[in-house]
Amino acid sequence: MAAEVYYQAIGIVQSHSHLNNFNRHQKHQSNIVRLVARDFVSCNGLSRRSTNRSGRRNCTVIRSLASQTSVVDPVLSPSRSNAGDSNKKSNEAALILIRHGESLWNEKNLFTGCVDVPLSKKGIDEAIEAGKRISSIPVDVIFTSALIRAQMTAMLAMTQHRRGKVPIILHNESERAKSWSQVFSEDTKKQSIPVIAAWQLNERMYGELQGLNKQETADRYGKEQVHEWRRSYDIPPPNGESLEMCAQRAVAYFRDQIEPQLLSGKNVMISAHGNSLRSIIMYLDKLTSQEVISLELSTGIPMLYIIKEGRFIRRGSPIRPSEAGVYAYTKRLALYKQKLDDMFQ
Ligand SMILES: O=C(O)[C@@H](CO)OP(=O)(O)O
Repeated sequence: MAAEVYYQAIGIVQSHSHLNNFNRHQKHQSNIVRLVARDFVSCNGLSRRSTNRSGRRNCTVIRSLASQTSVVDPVLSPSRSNAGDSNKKSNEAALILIRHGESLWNEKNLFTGCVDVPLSKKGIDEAIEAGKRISSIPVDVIFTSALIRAQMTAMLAMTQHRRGKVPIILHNESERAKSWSQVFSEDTKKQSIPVIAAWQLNERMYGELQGLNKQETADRYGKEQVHEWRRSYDIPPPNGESLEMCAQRAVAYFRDQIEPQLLSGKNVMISAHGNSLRSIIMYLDKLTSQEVISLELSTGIPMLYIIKEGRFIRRGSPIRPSEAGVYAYTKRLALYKQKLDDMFQ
């Protein structure tokens, strides 16, 4: 089975044995069973507004000035972060990986790499659809590449999230940017999701192929040569990055900045690119340099991992927001969805 198909197919697997185990060991057994049963017959609204409380303005300003933060920056202070719905002591977390929706250059079949091209109309629709699929999965912090197609995808997807928190891009590139983007309400911060943009998650740099048509390049240099440039692990395109080189920065960033968030119980979404995500998946799934050759990621398809006791467990791609199996993976996922269902019934 092609890797792409395999990665999507495993998301559909409804794990009854998993659910049974889960039910045996949880206190909220009857609630969970009810939740699952209800999920089979209902598909609740996908986007709801959250309530936003105001008040206590004076105290808030003083606390914010003292804390000197913009939105909560979990990278700087993961253990003190209060931005999300996470229980700080948890050793479980969810990780959503999403390759950006189709870009205007994907549509034209051009090598894109680090050229900063926006989404096509189809890509916008894909991002919204992806958002629906993950609309009941908790997200405490979002990492995107520095490229607009990944950022558009993350933002469009989050418009569909049932929790209704507002994703806010952190600007820490200069003291002024940091200071000018401060938020002076603790309540507002709690209703926000920090979005961290990192160049290390960018698409691999495609060198002198950037802007060339993929088909014409194959006609000119031969199919095998172009396939080697596009999918081999360690052969770079002319003056560009191989997957191995891309992995050196993307996986290092994941290990240094993202993994600590997950291990502290934060639920993370990463919106990035075909090759930066292939390198991260290679790391998570311990794929060999041979196995990664056949790993293809579709645009706009979210993939779910669960982090449990320091281990990454691939859970495929949620198909619908109400897909019961997804919420049986961990107690936290089930309770989170139940809370949303209760809030919006
Ligand atoms: O053009 C690119 O930047 C990438 C991803 O779209 O192409 P490829 O599929 O060759 O890795």
